Amino acid sequence: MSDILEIQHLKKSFGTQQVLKGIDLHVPQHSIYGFIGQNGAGKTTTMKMILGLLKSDEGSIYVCGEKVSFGETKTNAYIGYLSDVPEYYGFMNATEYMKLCADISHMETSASKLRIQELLKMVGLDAYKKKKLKGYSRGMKQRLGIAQALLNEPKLLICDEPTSALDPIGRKEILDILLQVKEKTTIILSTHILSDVERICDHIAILKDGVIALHGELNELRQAYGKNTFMIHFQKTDDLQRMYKTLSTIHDQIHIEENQMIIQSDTPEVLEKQLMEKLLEQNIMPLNFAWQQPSLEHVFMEVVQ
Ligand SMILES: Nc1ncnc2c1ncn2[C@@H]1O[C@H](COP(=O)(O)OP(=O)(O)OP(=O)(O)O)[C@@H](O)[C@H]1O
Repeated sequence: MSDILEIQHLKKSFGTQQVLKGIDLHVPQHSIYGFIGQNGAGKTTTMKMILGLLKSDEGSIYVCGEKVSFGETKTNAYIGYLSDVPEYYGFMNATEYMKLCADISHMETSASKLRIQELLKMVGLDAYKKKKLKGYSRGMKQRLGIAQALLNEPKLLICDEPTSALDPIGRKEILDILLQVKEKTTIILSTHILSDVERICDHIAILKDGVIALHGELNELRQAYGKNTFMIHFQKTDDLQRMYKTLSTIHDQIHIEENQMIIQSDTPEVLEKQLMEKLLEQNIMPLNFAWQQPSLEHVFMEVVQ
């Protein structure tokens, strides 16, 4: 089995608002899958249906090859879930909380004790395991959320906007932990923060107007969308200005970002030759001169606009 999660033609309306108009999704094993959409696109609605907490109008969902049924928790045995702002009993410490979760899921005591220790260490909370949870920062609460979600060794870890409430350091910590976890589980990262996706995801799907507007391997999508973009990084602003003066008479798709010039063309071979000629003519040695990998933001804007 290569797909951990398969969604087929999923539809959902709330009253007259059709949020999902028939989405299809295949999440391969051991991928970190970025599920991207603007606020209100329907990401949480999709996650709730994967967890069997919300009834779909049409379509099917399979987790590890088993069909998800609304109101049943059978397939949730394969899933760990992390919400954007996890809530805890503030009077407990991390070890007590993890033990409670292990007891609820009927884990054997000696096995759970070891696993709890391992997980708290993995998320960097070993030194704080006796501290009351009401004293935890948001980042610490999120790290504990990951440890708890991994307790039952899930095949699929669903993270619904896990970094949205965190500062840059907290975000980096969470993303680094998710990267570590990738060896053992498949991860869906539902988010609108493109830089997070760019940092850790290998596959993406963009949800837009109730359908999957784009999906696939991030590197392949970048290449497909970035074929005709060339970037020149200049040593001096003067060099950039001289080149701009020459090129702007023959190209209209030139963007300037600090000392960089980004040029798009429908005829890349011609552009490449022209650029080399002009640089030589002007006697300019650039710092860098290359076909550009477009950012995910670039891909996203092309799809969304
Ligand atoms: N129970 C509900 N009743 C009515 N409308 C709902 C319900 N749940 C969600 N919606 C609507 O469905 C749309 C999608 O909501 P959802 O929470 O799935 O979006 P999202 O992509 O997760 O957004 P965000 O990034 O803001 O969390 C929104 O317009 C929301 O108002």
